[in-house]
Amino acid sequence: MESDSMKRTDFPANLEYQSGFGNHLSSEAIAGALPQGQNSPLVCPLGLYAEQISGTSFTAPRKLNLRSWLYRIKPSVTHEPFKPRVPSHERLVSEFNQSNSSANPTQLRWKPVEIPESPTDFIDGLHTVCGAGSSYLRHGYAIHMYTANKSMDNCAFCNADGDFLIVPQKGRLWITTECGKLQVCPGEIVVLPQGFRFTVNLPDGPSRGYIAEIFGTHFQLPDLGPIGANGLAAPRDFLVPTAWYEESSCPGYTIVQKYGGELFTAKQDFSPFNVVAWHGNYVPFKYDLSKFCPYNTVLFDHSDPSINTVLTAPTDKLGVALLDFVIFPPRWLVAENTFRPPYYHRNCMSEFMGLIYGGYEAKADGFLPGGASLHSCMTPHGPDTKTYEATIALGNEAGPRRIADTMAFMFESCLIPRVCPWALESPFMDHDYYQCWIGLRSHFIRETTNGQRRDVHKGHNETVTGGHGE
Ligand SMILES: O=C(O)Cc1cc(O)ccc1O
Ligand SMILES: [Fe+2]
Repeated sequence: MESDSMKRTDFPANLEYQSGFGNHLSSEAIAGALPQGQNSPLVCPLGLYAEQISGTSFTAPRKLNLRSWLYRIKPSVTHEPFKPRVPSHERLVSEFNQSNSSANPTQLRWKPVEIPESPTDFIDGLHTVCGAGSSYLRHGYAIHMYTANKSMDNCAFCNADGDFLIVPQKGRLWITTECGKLQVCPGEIVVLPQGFRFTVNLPDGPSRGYIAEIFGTHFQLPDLGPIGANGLAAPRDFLVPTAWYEESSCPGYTIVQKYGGELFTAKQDFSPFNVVAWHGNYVPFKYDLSKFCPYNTVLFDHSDPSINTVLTAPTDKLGVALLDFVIFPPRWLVAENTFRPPYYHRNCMSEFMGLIYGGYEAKADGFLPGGASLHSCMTPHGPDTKTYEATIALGNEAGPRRIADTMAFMFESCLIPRVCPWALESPFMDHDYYQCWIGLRSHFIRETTNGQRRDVHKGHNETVTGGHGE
C-alpha cells in the first residue's frame, strides 16, 4: 500500500538520534555544512540558504527562548500563494466558541473510533474532540484524535497554530521533519513544535492516536521539588532527529498549513525536507513512556496524579498548567489501609483521558484502548462500581501488587473544554457511561464505638490501630 513518497523517504531499520530535553544541538548530513562562528554568513557552506525558525518571541527570557537555524537547499518561502484547502472540513477547531463547540458538564466517554476503510492520511484523519481558548490569542489548547490508513503522499503538514504532542495508540508513525526522521511506536510520544513541516508515513497501515495541541507556550519537564534531581522523565531519554535531506524535484508538492484551525495549501516544486544541517534548541522530539521512572506512595493514601507528569505546558500562574501530560504506567501498589484506586473527586482542572494499551485501574469495564473520556471542571468522577466493590472485597489483606501491561494517560488543563460536534455526535459515544457509577451503594452506618468501627464490608467489628497521626 506504500506510495512513491514512502519509497523516497525510506526509513532505515534503526535511526540514530541525538538526546537531551532542551539541549542546544547541531547536526550535519554532510560534514562541513554548518557555518562556523556565526549563523548567517554572506555565503553559507555548500551554497545553502540560512533560515531561522523561532518558537518563542525574539525577546523571550533566555531560559525560555527557543529557536533553530536550518541550512537548506532552497528556503521555505519558495512557494506559490496559500489557498484555502478544498473541500474545507469543519473538523478542526482552534478558537473554541458557541459556533463550533458546546459546553457539556456530563461525564463523557467514547469507545475506540473505527479506522476508516477509505484511503485516509494523517491530515484527513484528524478531528478535534474538545478544547478551550484560541490559537489567535496564543492561549489555549485543542485535543484531537486521528485515524488513518495511508501515508501522506507528496505533501507535508505544517501547524502554524501550536505544538502537537502525538500519542499513537495503534500503528507506528514514521515522521519526516525538517530536522530529520523519527520512528514512533505506540508507547512512545512525539512532539512536533509549531511551524515545523512534517510528513507522516504509516508502515503498519491502520493507525489511531490522540493529540494535544497547545497554543502560545511549549512543553517543559516538570519541576521535581522534594523528589530531587532525578526521577519521572529523564532529560536524556528525549530523542531528537539527526539531519536528513532529499534533493529530488517534486512537481506539485503541497504544503498543507493549519492556520487558525483552517487548512490552506501552497504548491512548490521541491521537498521541504531539504535541510542539510541545523543547530538550535527548537526541535521535534520523541520519548518512550516505558523509560518513565514513577514515584508514588510507599505507606498510605493515593498520590495525586501530578506525581506522574511527563511534560507540562505552563500558564503564567505558578503551578497552574495549560496542559499537563500525565501517565499511569505499570508500577507497584503497596499502600496499606488505603483505597488504592484513584479516589472519587471533583477537580477545578479538566481531565481528558486515553488508553494506549491494557486496562485502567479505575475502570473495570468500558474504558478501552483507543477510547477516551472527558471529566470536565468540577464534574464528579472516580472508580466504577465494579472497581470499588473489588477493591473493598480485597480489604487490608491486599499485599504489594504490580499493575502491569497498561498505559493510560491524561491531558489535564486549567481551561474548561468545549466539546466539538464530531465528538458529541460520534457513533462511538458511550451513552451509558453514567451507569458505571449508578450501582455504588450506600455503606453508611451511624454508630461507632470508642476506637471501634464496624467493618461494613466484612460485617464484623475491628479495632483500629496504628493510626497515621501518631
Ligand atoms: O480521574 C482519573 O482517573 C485520573 C486520576 C487518577 C488518579 O490516580 C488520581 C486522580 C485523578 O484525577
Ligand atoms: Fe480525575
